[in-house]
Amino acid sequence: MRKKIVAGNWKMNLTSVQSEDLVAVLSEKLENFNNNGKRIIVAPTFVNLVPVVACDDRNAMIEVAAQNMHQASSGAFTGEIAANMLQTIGVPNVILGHSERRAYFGETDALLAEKVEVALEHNMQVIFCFGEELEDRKSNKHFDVVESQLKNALFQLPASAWDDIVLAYEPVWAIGTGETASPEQAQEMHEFIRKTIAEAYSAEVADEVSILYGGSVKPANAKEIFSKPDVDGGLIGGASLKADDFFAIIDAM
Ligand SMILES: O=C[C@H](O)COP(=O)(O)O
Repeated sequence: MRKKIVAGNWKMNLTSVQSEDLVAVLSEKLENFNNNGKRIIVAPTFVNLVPVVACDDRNAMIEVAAQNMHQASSGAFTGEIAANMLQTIGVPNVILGHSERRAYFGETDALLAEKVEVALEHNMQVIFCFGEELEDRKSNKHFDVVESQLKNALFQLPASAWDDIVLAYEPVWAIGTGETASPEQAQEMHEFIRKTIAEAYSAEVADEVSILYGGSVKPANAKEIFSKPDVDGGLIGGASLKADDFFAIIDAM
């Protein structure tokens, strides 16, 4: 059965001390919390992965993800990090395809297809982000855009690879804007994503994949969004930087 997941993408925020403090407070809150098998993931910046993994060793309830990785295994790629480097410091998950990587660092579907394959070859789990821009939605192209993002970056994978893929639908117009997709808009798109995967693979594959929603999820709107049948959790940006808010969102699921 597919898992419920709440993941916090810390983006380029928090110093090492702040990262450790946040994990410590979260761990304390989670200590007596019955999480019913939900996965809780945090994604610090590269330099804060090691201290957060060390905190995580003390509290197995919180998993760690990187926010990106390079597709090559080593070489002259100044400023980049390879999958085996993440794996050897105990980071089993990686976020790929975030809209900020696509918009500011020119990441294309073709590049992402490569990164996904490399991450899977290193036995990492991928949280794959995608979603339409405001213009796409206004011109009623949002389903086409999402379908092509999935097709171009993921549909080359064999069905067995989907055990290690988590999807995060993030409409770009809802990221960090305070404007969120309505629960109905989220459900409509998640249902479409599942149908698209079922057509490309099988109903079993589609049914097993966790599909997270991301874009201005807050304690106040989380419960309603998570109540939708095809929404399996959230990828949280701003609200994951505050222990109380992130915990409230975990609790809302
Ligand atoms: O990765 C997370 C998303 O970009 C959502 O960010 P946000 O919750 O700040 O809108």
